[in-house]
This record gives sequence, structure tokens and C-alpha cells, in this order.
Amino acid sequence: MSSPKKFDLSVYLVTDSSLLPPGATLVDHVLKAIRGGATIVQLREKKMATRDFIKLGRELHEATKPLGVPLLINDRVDVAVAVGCEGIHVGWDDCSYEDARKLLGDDKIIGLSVSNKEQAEKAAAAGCDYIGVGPLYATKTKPDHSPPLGTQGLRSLLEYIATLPGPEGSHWGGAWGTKVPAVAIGGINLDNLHHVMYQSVSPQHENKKYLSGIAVVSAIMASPEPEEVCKKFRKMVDEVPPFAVRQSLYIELGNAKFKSIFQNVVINRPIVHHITNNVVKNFSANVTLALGASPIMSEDMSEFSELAAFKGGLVLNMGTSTREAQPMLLAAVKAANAHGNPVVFDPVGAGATSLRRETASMVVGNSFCDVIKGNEQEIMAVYGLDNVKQRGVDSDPAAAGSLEHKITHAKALAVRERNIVVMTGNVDIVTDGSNVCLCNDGHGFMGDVTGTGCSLGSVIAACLAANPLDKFVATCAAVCAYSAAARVAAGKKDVHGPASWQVAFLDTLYQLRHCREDAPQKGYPWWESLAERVEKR
Ligand SMILES: Nc1ncnc2c1ncn2[C@@H]1O[C@H](COP(=O)(O)OP(=O)(O)OP(=O)(O)O)[C@@H](O)[C@H]1O
Ligand SMILES: Cc1ncsc1CCO
Repeated sequence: MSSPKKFDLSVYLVTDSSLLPPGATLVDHVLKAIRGGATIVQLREKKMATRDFIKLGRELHEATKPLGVPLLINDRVDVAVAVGCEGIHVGWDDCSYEDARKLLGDDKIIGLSVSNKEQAEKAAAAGCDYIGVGPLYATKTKPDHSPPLGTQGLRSLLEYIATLPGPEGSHWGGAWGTKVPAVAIGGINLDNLHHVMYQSVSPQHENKKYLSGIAVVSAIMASPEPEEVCKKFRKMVDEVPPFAVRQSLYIELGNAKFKSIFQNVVINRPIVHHITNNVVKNFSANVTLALGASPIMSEDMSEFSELAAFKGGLVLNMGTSTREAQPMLLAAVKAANAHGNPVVFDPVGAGATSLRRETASMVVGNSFCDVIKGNEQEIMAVYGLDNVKQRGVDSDPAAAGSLEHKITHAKALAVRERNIVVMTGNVDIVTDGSNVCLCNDGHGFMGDVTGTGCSLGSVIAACLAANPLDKFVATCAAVCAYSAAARVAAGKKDVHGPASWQVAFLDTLYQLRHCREDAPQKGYPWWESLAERVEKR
């Protein structure tokens, strides 16, 4: 019987010497990747003669062993035995698990590839030490691969794997499926990593299974800077805790906590990259500035990566977007995802036309948006309800159904996307799929001034960027403060209608900048009681 083994799959480098940049050597390249944070290495040489494969394996093992990074050989048990490395990874056309175990002994690591339920069952029956699940996306490094699973397919396969007991009497104790470490493989790069990590777990499913890491080939092997690239992979894998775990933590929605969210905006002054509609650009920039954050509007793909490197937030609003702009929208989210920056997506008018539906599903299906914020019909359309009929960009509260109906859909979207959903309306709903907060504040003038929903996206993005570890609370604080400021502004003596209200609203939001100062502000410090206005469900 094989024994439990300790190894770290966080960043699993699979080599392919044909991808190396000119002048690079395999051993040196792998060492650089390890310096950057690769935790385990698989030597994969499909076309090399046995003698050369063993020679290369020995050379590489001499380098990896002192660093404590396990070296596995792809397919070839004979090579693994000759090299004396830590184990092998086998596919279904290769040596069987049982033969490999016989030849290698109990102490070596043996991993199996899993692309479907049938292979998962076989891997469970074998009780292998880890599984490589994929291909996640189509990839040139393995042209003969099975059809890509996509994140949805990966998630359901992981859920299935979690149900498999494993071999009787093994050290897994009948819980192979929940315990066996799994890495995702196939086309994973820095752009899609966030999406993969978040999307691979169903937060409310009883068969919860997390990835233990990601396996990468070309993004590291073909890079001229393997150490730098690996550092980025490692940082993202380490910094993105499984979302569902964070969701179950105690969520503090007190006044002091809310104030600290805005204080952090002033202290960190995050940059907020906006791709937003032509109607609200100026107002959204001023709302962002009022809080103490720094807005920038840019729609040129060539600068997205540099902008994302400032580590701020992204507002993606498709209010006046065109079909031609779709690749640009996606490029912006991917740049933000690659840097781990929060993204607030506003699917303006998603329930109104087929182009808008298409754009919204293109963004949501191909990237990770930390927050999807929209009015009732927009959220329902993004969720995929066909019968949503939105007239233009505004919502029709009468058509949206009861509050409970709205909460159900907002939650369902958050569960599906593993993110936070804000559904605005006369009552704003904020949910991460398990927690639900309602904010019944604001003022009717908000519906009479265009872009109040859009600029709420700027406030959420600023709060998320300044409070990256408190995303749910930051979103609640943003929504509550925004609508409280609207109410407070409407009560000012010089406010007579939407136009004067808009000016007073900006002034009121601006007061939030001073919420860190103890000295009493002129007038009522309205932010002191924000949390009391939130209803927690
Ligand atoms: N009747 C109302 N009473 C109070 N507040 C409201 C009302 N209607 C909307 N709001 C507030 O207005 C803000 C924007 O919500 P709304 O649902 O109008 O967004 P939207 O349709 O996306 O707006 P826009 O497209 O104009 O930017 C939210 O903070 C919401 O609470
Ligand atoms: C009026 C309008 N049209 C497209 S975007 C927008 C701003 C409010 O959503």
C-alpha cells in the first residue's frame, strides 16, 4: 500500500524544451522558475531518445534535489527509476498505475491525468497520489488532448471526484476524492489564473473540492523571464484564498469597519481605470476624486497592462459600448485579472438588446469580475433569464418581481460566478451567494439623474482596490455610503431638484474623505451610523 506523501502542487512546472527561448538551457530555465516559486517539476520530453532523457533527468535532478523541489518524470517509469527522482506522472496510454507502483515502490509520487468521470473512477480505484485535471483550455503543447473542460467542466469534474471513496483499506480512509490533491492543467496563464482559481469551486455544493495548484507549461517554458513569471504565478496562487473559505468567515459590518474602508481609500489613493460610457465619464471621474481615489479613463489596449501594474481597480461599464469594442473590454479585464486587481462590471442595458446580452456574457464567460453591479433587469439578464425586457438602460421596478425574487436571482448569479453581485434599485442588494445585505436608503432623485448607478461602480472599485482582503464588506460599505450620501444631500436646504441635488451629492460624498478625523465635521457626521442602515439576511 502506498503511503501519504507531502508535496506542494501550488505552481507545478511541466517542461517542454521545444518552447525554450533562444539561448536558454532546460536546467537553467527550470532553476530560474524554482527561484521564482515553482514548487514541483515534471520533466516531459516526448521526442527524446531514452539515453538522452536519462542524462537530462539526472542533470536536472542534481539541481532540484538540494532545493527540496520534487522532480517527476512524464510517462517513462524506466527513466524515473534510472534517475532516482521523486516520482512520475502517467497518462492512460502509458504504463499502468499498478505496474508503475510495482516498479517504483511505495514511497514515490505517482500522479495520473484525469479528463473525464471514467478516468476519475480509475484514478480513484488506483488511489494515486495526485491528479492532473484537464485540459482546462485548448493548448498547442498537447494537440492530441481531449476536449477542453472549461471552468464549468472542471468544477463539475472536481465535484464528482470529491464523491469517490478510493481503494479499500488504503491510507485515504475511504476519502480519496476529497483528500487527493488536484492540479488543473491546460492553457493556464497569468491572464486566466484568477478565473481558474475562483471558478473551480462551487461554494454551496456539498462536494466542495479545491484545486491544490495549477500546472503550467508554455507560460513559463516560453518566457524569457521564467523567474519573474513564476513569481507572479506564485503570488497569485498564494494570495487568492479559496473564496468559499473567506465567505464563511465572520463578516464585520460595523460603523468602525465601514469608516476604515473609506479611510483606506484616502490613505492608498488607488487608481481606478474606467472604461465607461460617454454619458457618465465626467461625473464618474468626479465621484472617484471626491472619495480620494484617482480616476483614469482609457480605452487603448496597448496601455492596459501598464495601467493594471498600478494595482488599482477597474470599472468596466458597457453603457455605450460597440461590438468592435468587445476585444478591448476583454483585454482590460484580463490585464486586471493578471495583476489581481479588482474588477467591477456594469452590464448596462444587458436586458435591452441582443448585442448587450452578448457583450455581457462574453465578459462574464471569459474573465473574472469581482463584482457584477446592475439594476434588477441587468442582473437577471446576465444570469441568463430570457424573458427579461428592459426598455433602454433604466430598470422597470414593477417588472422585477418581489424583493425575495430579486434576492434569489442575485444570489444565484453570485454562486455561479463565485463573486459579489450588487443589484441596485429602491432597495440595493449585495450578496456573495451566502451573505445577503440590503440597503434601503437613497433618494428618488437618483432615478432622475443619469449615471448614478454607473458612478456607484466607481465607488465600489475604489473601495475594493483599497481593501483587497475585505471585498464583501468594502462593497457593502460603498453601496451604503453612496445611498446614504444621496439621502443626506437631498435634505440640504439649497436642493430643489435633480440638478441641485447632483451638486450637493458630490459635496456630501466628498465629506467621506474626512471620516478618519475625530474632530466633528461641520454638520452631522452621517457616516457614523451607516452600518445601522444595513439589513443583514
Ligand atoms: N427609488 C429609489 N429610491 C432610492 N434610491 C434609489 C431609487 N432608485 C434607485 N436608487 C439608487 O440609485 C442608485 C442607482 O441605481 P439604479 O438602479 O437607478 O442604477 P442604474 O439603472 O444602473 O443607473 P444608471 O444606468 O442611470 O447609472 C442606487 O444606489 C440605488 O439605490
Ligand atoms: C443614458 C445612457 N445610455 C447609455 S449609458 C447611459 C447612462 C446611464 O446608464
